[in-house]
Amino acid sequence: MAGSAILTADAMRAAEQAVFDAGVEPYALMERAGTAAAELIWRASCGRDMLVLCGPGNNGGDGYVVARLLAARGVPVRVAAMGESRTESGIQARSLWTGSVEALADARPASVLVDALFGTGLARGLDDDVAGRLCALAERATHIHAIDLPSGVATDSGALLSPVPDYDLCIALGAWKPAHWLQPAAGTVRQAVLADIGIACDDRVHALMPPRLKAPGADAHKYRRGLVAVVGGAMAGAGRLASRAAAVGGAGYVRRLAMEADHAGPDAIVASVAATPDRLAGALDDRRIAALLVGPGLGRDDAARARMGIALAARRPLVLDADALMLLDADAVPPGSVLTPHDGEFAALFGDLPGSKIDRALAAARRCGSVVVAKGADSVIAAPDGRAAVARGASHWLSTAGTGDVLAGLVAGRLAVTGDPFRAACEAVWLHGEAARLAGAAFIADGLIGCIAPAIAGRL
Ligand SMILES: NC(=O)C1=CN([C@@H]2O[C@H](COP(=O)(O)OP(=O)(O)OC[C@H]3O[C@@H](n4cnc5c(N)ncnc54)[C@H](O)[C@@H]3O)[C@@H](O)[C@H]2O)[C@@H](O)CC1
Ligand SMILES: Nc1ncnc2c1ncn2[C@@H]1O[C@H](COP(=O)(O)OP(=O)(O)O)[C@@H](O)[C@H]1O
Ligand SMILES: [K+]
Repeated sequence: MAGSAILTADAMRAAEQAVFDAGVEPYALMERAGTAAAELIWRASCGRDMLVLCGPGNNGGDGYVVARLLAARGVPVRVAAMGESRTESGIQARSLWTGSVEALADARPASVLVDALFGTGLARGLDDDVAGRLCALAERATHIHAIDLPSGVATDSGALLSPVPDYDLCIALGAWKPAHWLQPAAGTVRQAVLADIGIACDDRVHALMPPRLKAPGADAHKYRRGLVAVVGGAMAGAGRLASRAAAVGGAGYVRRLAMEADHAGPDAIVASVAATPDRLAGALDDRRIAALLVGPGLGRDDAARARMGIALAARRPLVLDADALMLLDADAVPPGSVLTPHDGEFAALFGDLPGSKIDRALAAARRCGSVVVAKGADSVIAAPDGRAAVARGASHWLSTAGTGDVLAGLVAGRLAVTGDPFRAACEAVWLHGEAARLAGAAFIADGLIGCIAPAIAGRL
């Protein structure tokens, strides 16, 4: 996972301190950061006239380095500052900038705007006049770049603390921060790029990377590839979507245990009626079941509760979604399961937890000893051992009914194949996002399933 670590502001400061302790001068690190950022901005802005906004801290220091290096390449650069530099490295960077420094309030617009006002040191929202000036200058620019972070976003939670313009490029320095991945901050940036400045990072929390998948081997047969059972309920369509996703997602065999007979395909999925508790318990008494999905279309009445109880008692590897998450108590989740809540289901199950979405997902995973996939426009996959992967950039066309059932089926399919809940959830979330990308615009959940196979093919 090299290069994909996501660090909070405190963790970033500790990682930087380790570099200083190893003998690197603080200003040398700022030069590295500024050099990396200048190179990326140079490539993106083709020598157009540029205004660099510099804040009072080290983010502003990076801005002075960028301005100096790009001016040396012949770019017409101006600098506007928000007061004096207050850090040693920032003061040094400013002293090496030989051009003039305008006051932010008087700064004239330019084609390229570089925001080096605040980074990980932002303590509160920008004052109204500063935020207003930033947004007004951004409106007049054709290219808007953020050094490390858009000024005004909370590094650790991704909240917007003051009005934030839309950026074309954000250059993350040294490591990703949660705000690069979590909404709403992630939504203010069209492209985020990581600049390596030689910082070693703990990557227990990391960006979700494309998985490496394997085609079935010569010794594969349907049960060895994995048997998925899907407990159907009152709304049969949800179970059908999940079953199809599990099948194309890699399971060798999918069995759908429906409440009543229906002959909706595909024929490759074995549908049987298991409406009574005895029939369901009997169908689930099969050690070959490598993943058991409960929740999509289950219902929330007594019958649904009874079916869920039978599924839990089967002691097979569980994927719990939708209604199952509304019926269950967090303390009753069998450890080792995978849970796929959206925000509402998450709140119903775990209450109002503090911290960022990453913190909340990790706390929930720890509490129930299971992998938790906290879904949304950003999705966090958290494991009870403290690992978490964060996905961003999924198509917003996914906000349509049934795509969660598809994800739950995919998780079950990958769990049957891999036997590893965290890995299965990561693979499923990535494939789901990739299938949505391939599906393009205006798809519905049925069409999304058709794009899972090409998404898999791209990772073999
Ligand atoms: N530590 C280092 O040597 C390095 C840091 N780097 C850069 O340094 C940044 C972090 O630097 P800092 O910790 O100095 O933090 P910032 O530059 O983000 O800002 C901190 C300063 O702004 C003040 N401040 C915070 N919120 C404010 C607000 N809303 N209005 C007015 N003032 C406010 C703080 O009191 C502090 O003086 C990173 O984002 C990155 O850009 C890079 O240069 C790499 C090396
Ligand atoms: N705006 C969005 N951008 C990207 N992905 C989204 C967005 N809204 C929802 N999703 C994804 O779509 C799926 C919706 O799941 P869910 O809310 O359970 O829907 P349903 O219950 O109708 O199947 C989740 O995987 C979620 O991460
Ligand atoms: K910034």
